[in-house]
Amino acid sequence: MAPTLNLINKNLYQPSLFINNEFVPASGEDFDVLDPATGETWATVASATAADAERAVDAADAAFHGTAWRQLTARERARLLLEWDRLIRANKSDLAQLLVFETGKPLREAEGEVDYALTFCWWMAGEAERQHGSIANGNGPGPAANNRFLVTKYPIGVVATLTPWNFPIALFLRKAATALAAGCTVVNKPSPETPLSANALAYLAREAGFPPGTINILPCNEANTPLIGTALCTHAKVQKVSFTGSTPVGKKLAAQCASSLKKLTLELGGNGPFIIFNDADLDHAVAQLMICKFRHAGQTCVCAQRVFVQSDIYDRVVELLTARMQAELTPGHGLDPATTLGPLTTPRSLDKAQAHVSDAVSRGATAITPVTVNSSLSPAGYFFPPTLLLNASDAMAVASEESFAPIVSLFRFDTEPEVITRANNTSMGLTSYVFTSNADRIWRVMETIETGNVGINVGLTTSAEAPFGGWHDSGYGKEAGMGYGIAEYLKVKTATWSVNWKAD
Ligand SMILES: O=CCCC(=O)O
Repeated sequence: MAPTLNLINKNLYQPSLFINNEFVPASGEDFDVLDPATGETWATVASATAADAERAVDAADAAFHGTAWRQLTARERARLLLEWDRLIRANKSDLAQLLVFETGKPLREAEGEVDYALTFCWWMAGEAERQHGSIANGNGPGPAANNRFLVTKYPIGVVATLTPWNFPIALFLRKAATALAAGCTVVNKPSPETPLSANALAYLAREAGFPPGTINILPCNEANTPLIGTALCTHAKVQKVSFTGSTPVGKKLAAQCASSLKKLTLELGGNGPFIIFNDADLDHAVAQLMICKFRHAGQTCVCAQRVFVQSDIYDRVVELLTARMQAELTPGHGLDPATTLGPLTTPRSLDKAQAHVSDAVSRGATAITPVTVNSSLSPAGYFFPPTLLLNASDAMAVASEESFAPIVSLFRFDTEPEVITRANNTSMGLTSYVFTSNADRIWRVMETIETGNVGINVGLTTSAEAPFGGWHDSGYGKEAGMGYGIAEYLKVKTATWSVNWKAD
């Protein structure tokens, strides 16, 4: 029998819109949310329309200009974030359960996502108080020497956050906690696959004491998604958009934001090279590859996509990887404690994964599946068998597009200059990984690889304390880190003051 949702705190299940601190009906039709492990409906949610987006922006704008929010000091905003953090922590098992039903990921990973998400609340509470401006002397000749420059920072205003289905809690908090720390207000549009976890967080935000209008959530179905995206990206009252998702959608949103010159942060796709040199600790490299590749069944933007292995260790890496996959991967429903690999979140991901394997095999790769998917699992679930593609080559689709699936594509290389050229032969530039014990090589690779993030002998790099963001077609702007993430939500004013030095 398919598992059913069983929350301890029933208030966390809120299948409507959240505007002005109220759960309110939507103007659009209801839509079903499916459990990716069974394909069955587990929730029905009201869909927002563009008219609802208007209401949410009005609420966020009124809150931004209203005294209840504006008169709070940075320390008071930090206290609210810490209270939100406390409540999320107290409701962690329920939130993790919602994530399992929304995304399909195993419960342990879902709990890990909530823990990861909380680091953003905590970190941004600290960041809130440390956004100081500066005072500088004029050094120029003549009157400029009399000048003093006062640089002050202000929250940018209403922020629209458009969040993806792969980490619905972590990436919502990475954006919202930062915006709120800066003093902005938020309108969030979650993905159609994952509307409930955002509403659960909004419920807890109200409990934490955030004033009405500071956080607003617009769950919506697939059909209304582009309409709401457009409504938010073209709205005169929205000052900033932060989006995590695909590069094609990111480019469309950037074009929509252009007419009103909105500030934009884009965390887009990747095509992560994962390079294993022959002097690396191979057991460690393969253990890290397992984490990097099979976290959420390969559905992360920071996933290893092209695994480059030096030719003389290729067979050994395949052997180690096969053994680990057999020992560590158990596909199943996320609520089953034995499960370590969930299904894909959407049926279209399943089609893409199959197309990638077929394309690679037709171009000479060998596909092996060391772990089979238990036939007792629901055939309607979106399970894809973890697959190794041996002898992958640069002409295959897996060399140029993210698979977003548990497919490990193993490419051979011979020399360092060759692998760097091949790793950089992509329009993407999100995250790369290098495994070697040679310190000089670490510097050379770190400085020449064209990605915004580099993992050095580690397969998981994202964290609240480090700035994260891509280069090239992987987007622009940074999230998290000291000063970097919050700067995206602040506007800077420079006052120039000419001091008259002649005393009376
Ligand atoms: O999928 C993109 C983000 C994943 C992460 O923050 O680790």
